[in-house]
Amino acid sequence: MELSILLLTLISGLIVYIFFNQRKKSQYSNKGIPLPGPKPLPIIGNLHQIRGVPTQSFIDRFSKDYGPIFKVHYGAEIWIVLNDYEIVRDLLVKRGAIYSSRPYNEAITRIYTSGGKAIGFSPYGKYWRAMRAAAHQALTQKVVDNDYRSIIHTEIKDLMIKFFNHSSKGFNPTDITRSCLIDLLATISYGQKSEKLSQQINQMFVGFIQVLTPANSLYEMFPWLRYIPFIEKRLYSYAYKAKDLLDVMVKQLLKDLRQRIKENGGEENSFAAHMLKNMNISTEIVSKPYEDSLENDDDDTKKNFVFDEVDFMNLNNSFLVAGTGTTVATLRWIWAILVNYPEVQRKIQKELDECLQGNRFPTPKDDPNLPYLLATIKESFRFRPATNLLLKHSTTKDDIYRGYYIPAKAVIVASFKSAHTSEKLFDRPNEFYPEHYLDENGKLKKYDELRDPWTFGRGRRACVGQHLAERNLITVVGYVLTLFNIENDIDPITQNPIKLDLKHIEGPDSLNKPYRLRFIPRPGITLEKIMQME
Ligand code: HEM
Repeated sequence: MELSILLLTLISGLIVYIFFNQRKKSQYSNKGIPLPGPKPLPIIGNLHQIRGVPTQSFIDRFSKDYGPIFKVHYGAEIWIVLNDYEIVRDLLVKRGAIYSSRPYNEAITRIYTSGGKAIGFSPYGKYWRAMRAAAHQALTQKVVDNDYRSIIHTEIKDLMIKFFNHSSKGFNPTDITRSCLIDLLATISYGQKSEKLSQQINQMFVGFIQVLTPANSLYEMFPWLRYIPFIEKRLYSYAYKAKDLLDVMVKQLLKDLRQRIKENGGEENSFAAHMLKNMNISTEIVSKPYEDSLENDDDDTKKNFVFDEVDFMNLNNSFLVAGTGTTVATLRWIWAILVNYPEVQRKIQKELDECLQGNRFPTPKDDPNLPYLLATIKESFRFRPATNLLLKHSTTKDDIYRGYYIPAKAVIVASFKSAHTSEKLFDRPNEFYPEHYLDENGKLKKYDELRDPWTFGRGRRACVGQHLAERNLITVVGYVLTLFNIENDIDPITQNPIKLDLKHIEGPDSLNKPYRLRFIPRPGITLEKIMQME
């Protein structure tokens, strides 16, 4: 970039900063007290202290100085960090009408989701409600356990065969587990799976993760960049590329789906087929999430919601995007926990053997007889969640909380670690102890708003795929422990077990760390037997 342009942008940035800062000060003086937080520098805010992606350790460090609710400036963007479960509940649940939007982000909102046309990234309002209602219908406990049961069984049984084929030595189950979940979720959402589609989805994920990376939020951090001519296409080339990949894939999927429905007369049970058969999907772009959100939500006579093709495919796609990485990360933790707690494996196996007599796989109907398995999964969510942070929320209007002024359009970063590690809520917060979720008769405890895992979020934006996610996890863990004992890999030189350290399997770079396990078939388990088991 030429020096003159650089200088001009820095000076205009400084002017914009001073202007906004003045305005904010006058707002603060009328409303509540400003939130505590580190003093921001001009233009960069607290970026020099945050250094990249916000992590739980950064949040804990700042909480020590500024308390459980504080403010940081991510460049020009104001982030309000909630690091206490009562505060998270007060704001996300009790004041859900104000705290349930998503922040606008150039790469995600404008480019990748064509203006927020995707359930996970749309602003709170009429558009999001329509998407949420459609997604909810496809993901109730009943639909998951009836309509998707055979898809889940087929894909996870297939995964078991792959585990069996690797059972002679230690291996990293992450990639084949991800492929299994992609096939499972692609069959549920789009009604098809194939090796080619799986490759496309993997590429799509790579693009999506890049779009999601907070470090790429350049326009939000430095809004004055918008005024530099010709820079946008270069700054956001990765987002346009990711969107192109997505478009090619979903257009083909939609074409295939229409063809199949024409050919088989609508027998298909996928979510996409169900939507296409029951809804009028416009080929013109009709919905506009931001404008729809401003409409009066209660006045349904004003405009009945019409889905267009982008809404339709983005909704289907969000199941894959939201359901794959989260479930794979959770399973990585579950295997690591189980290999460190062999006595938990034995207890689950005892329960499974009594229930199944060793000749079939568990089904959803077996849940009441498998409380220890179910409690183990809940406890894994509590003890080692895939992440401690929810997707970013945003406020729809100004608010005062505990005397503090919280502005509209602030980014809300909510951590739920404080709930999971609370001595008030749990007998042994720092231990893996499935009994946290069992009553005195060994039955699964009823839902408890504070103690149940917060991993799926709370309030209006909480995970809509929770039933499917839990069913997938119960099925994978139930099938694995019916067939295998999970053991550490063995060092070929010393012949000693290579322990998986439960402190170091977390964080975004965890996938690069060595992670190997052995899935040893239990007595009497052969490939033929697995093939026959239903
Ligand atoms: C272990 C697996 C999963 C975990 C830990 C998980 C967790 C989460 C979390 C933390 C959120 C954000 C909540 C918030 O912002 O307050 C979320 C949102 C979402 N999840 Fe999941 N999820 C999982 C699996 C799934 C699956 C299988 C699906 C669908 C098939 C799914 C669909 C969604 C969608 C669509 C949203 C956006 C909801 C909205 O903005 O209204 N998730 N999930």
